[in-house]
Order: sequence, then structure tokens, then C-alpha cells
Amino acid sequence: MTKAILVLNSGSSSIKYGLFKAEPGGEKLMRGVIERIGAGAEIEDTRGRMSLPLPETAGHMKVLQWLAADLLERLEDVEIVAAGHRVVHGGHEFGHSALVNPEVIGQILELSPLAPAHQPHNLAGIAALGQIWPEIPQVACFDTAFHQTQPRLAQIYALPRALTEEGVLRYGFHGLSYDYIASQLPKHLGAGAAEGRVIVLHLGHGASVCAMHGRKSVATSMGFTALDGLVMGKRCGDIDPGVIFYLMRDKGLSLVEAEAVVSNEAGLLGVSGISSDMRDLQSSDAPEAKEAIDLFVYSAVKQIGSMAATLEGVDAIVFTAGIGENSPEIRRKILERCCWLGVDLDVSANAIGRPCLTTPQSRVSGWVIRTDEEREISEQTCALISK
Ligand SMILES: Nc1ncnc2c1ncn2[C@@H]1O[C@H](COP(=O)(O)OP(=O)(O)O)[C@@H](O)[C@H]1O
Ligand SMILES: CC(=O)OP(=O)(O)O
Ligand SMILES: [Mg+2]
Repeated sequence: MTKAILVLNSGSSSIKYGLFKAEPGGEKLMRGVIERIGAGAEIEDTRGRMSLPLPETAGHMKVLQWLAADLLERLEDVEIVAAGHRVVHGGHEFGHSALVNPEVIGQILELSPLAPAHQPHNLAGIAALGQIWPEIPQVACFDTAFHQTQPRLAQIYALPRALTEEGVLRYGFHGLSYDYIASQLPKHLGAGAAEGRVIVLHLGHGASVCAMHGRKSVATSMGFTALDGLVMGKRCGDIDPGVIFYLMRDKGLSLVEAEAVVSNEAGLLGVSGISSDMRDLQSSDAPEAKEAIDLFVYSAVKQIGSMAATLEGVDAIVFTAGIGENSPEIRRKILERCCWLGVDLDVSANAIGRPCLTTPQSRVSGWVIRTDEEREISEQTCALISK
């Protein structure tokens, strides 16, 4: 029997899963992604793409139960020895991954209001696997943990000190992705350059930027919640907090309605009025779609400038996640506006998605590196259960 680690990465509308041999750097035995949960979920894996045999509106819990049963059927000669989960918010408490127990579940639950689109689904994954495999250890791996190396000034807001002490801080997210990218930097950039000043753009459905120095996070665009920073699929990114007071006080929106505006009806979807998916906008002729793309690019360029200032210079810029990995057009639009920093784009290398996107003369190098959050979770889980 092959001993394996099952990994779940439950997002707001998708679940990615992976099965890895239970050893450091263990072979990936299986992978798949379930998308459009709640609106006719579809699974894509080595068998191709198919609709799940569930009602259209089936939520995360039902989908997870289906997935676990499906895996059980397919796992021949495999013994699952542990499960690893992406948990989006670890707050101040979790600087590292943690073995799941009732106390840890309680702490994760308490942080749920700070990541309402993610944390409940992360907990559903833990609950679903706990029901099916009650005996195996489960490990929570946190998106916030990587950013705990940020210096204090990058973490605190200019709020009354009591709120800062209570934990109203810039936590940052996508840390599992950034941790994985940090582990890959030496292979691509070289051992020396990897330790330099690197700006990583995680451009997926949720999007953020991380400034790294010595492969550690020193600043990031997301904050107390995953709403801040870049324009995202459905989230607004940076806005004046006064907009929320206006919505509630002057327009009479309830808290839930105001939250929906900035977290579900904004971003690419809100600006375009068409879709939250970059692919749909790129294939649209509507001026609103073009404006949404332009604003996305503008916000990324602005964040790069801000991170470059924080780092007092920049040696490399790295693109990752759905949009960053797959859209040469978005990478080009962003990098063309970084000439002033010393970026000399290699147009044909970018078009074919070569890892190095810049010319040999470029003072700042540009890269595309595929992220693998599931691999990172598997590594953290493996390390924790071997302790
Ligand atoms: N070829 C592509 N061109 C542009 N955007 C793409 C492409 N492929 C995927 N995407 C974008 O990537 C997003 C999903 O990225 P991903 O990193 O998987 O996000 P998440 O994990 O947050 O769901 C989609 O919303 C889509 O907009
Ligand atoms: C934290 C976050 O925004 O995650 P995702 O990109 O998966 O929505
Ligand atoms: Mg993601």
C-alpha cells in the first residue's frame, strides 16, 4: 500500500484537491479541480471534464461528500495517512500549520467573519474528511502564516492603538502560494538573485501582490481581510472606507448588502457588468470589459510601484496563478508599464509563457512561475505529521 496525503484547497467557488505520496517532495498521484460550486458544479481531472451528479445548487458540503466517496472508489493500493487543508485566515494565532483538534477548529471558526467567502468552506472540508476518515490526522495550513515576517510597520494600520493590540492588522493572504513560489525562486532566478528584492503577483480569482526580500514576505497588498489591494474577480480591492459609510448611511444598505457590494458585486464583475472571469472580458468587445481590464492592470502597476518603494528597489517581478500564468496579454500590459523600473520585456518569450519574460539586458527580470498550493500544503502536512 502506498501511503498518501490528501490535500484539499477549498475556495469560494472551487475546490482543488491533490493526492501526494507521504514523503518530502512526494510524487503527486492525483489532482483535480471542482469549479462553479453552487451553480452546476463540474469536475476536471485525469478523466476529463464532467458535471457532478448532484443538484445544480449543491453546496460545498455536498460536493465534498461526493468527492470523498469518489476518491474512496478510485484509491486502489493507497492508504491515506493524513489530510492537509488550506485555511485562509490564521489570524495572529497561527504562524505555522497546525494539527487539527477541537481547540484549533474553535480558533479557525472564530476567524470566520474575517474570511466569510473562504473560511466556512475550509472548515467544511475538515468536517467532511473527519466524517469519512475519523482516524487520520488532519492539518490546517494557513494563507496568512507566510506574511508574519512582515515588519511591524507593514502590519499595523493607523488606527487607535487598542484596535492594533486587539489584532486589527494587515495579515495578508495567498501565503501558501507565495511560500511555494519562494521555494521555486532559486531554481529559476539562481540562488543569489532569489534572495534579492522580488515582487510576486498572484493573479487569480482573488489577487494580491507580495514583496519578498530573502524569500520572506516584507509587505503585501491584502490586509485584515482578503478585500484589500488589487482589483479582483468580484472584490473591489483598495477603496476609501468612506464608500461603505456612504452605502449604509446615505443609501440605506444593510451591513449584509454593503458587504455584498464590495465582496461579490465589485471588481472585474462590477466594472464590466459582464463577468468576473478575465477570459470572458478578454473575448468581449464591450467598452466596459476593456475598462475593467484597464483598471485591473492599473491597480497591479500601482501595487508594483508601492512594493518597489517598500523594498527600495526591485530585482525581479514574478507572475503566478490563473491570470498570471495564462494571460500573456495581461502580463505584457503590466510589464510594459514597468519600463521606468528597468524592465525590458521580451515580447516573444512572454507570448509563449517562457519562465523568463525579459531580455538579458533587462535590469529587472520578469518571470512566470506556476504556483502549486496543494504541493505546499502536502509539504507542510508531511513535515508536521513526521514531527
Ligand atoms: N487563459 C486565461 N486567460 C486569462 N485569464 C485566465 C486564463 N485562465 C484562467 N484565467 C483566470 O484565472 C482565474 C482563476 O485563477 P485561479 O488561480 O485558479 O483562482 P482561484 O484559485 O482564486 O479560483 C479565473 O477567474 C480566470 O479569470
Ligand atoms: C485569499 C483569497 O483571496 O483566496 P482566493 O484567491 O482563492 O479567492
Ligand atoms: Mg486561489
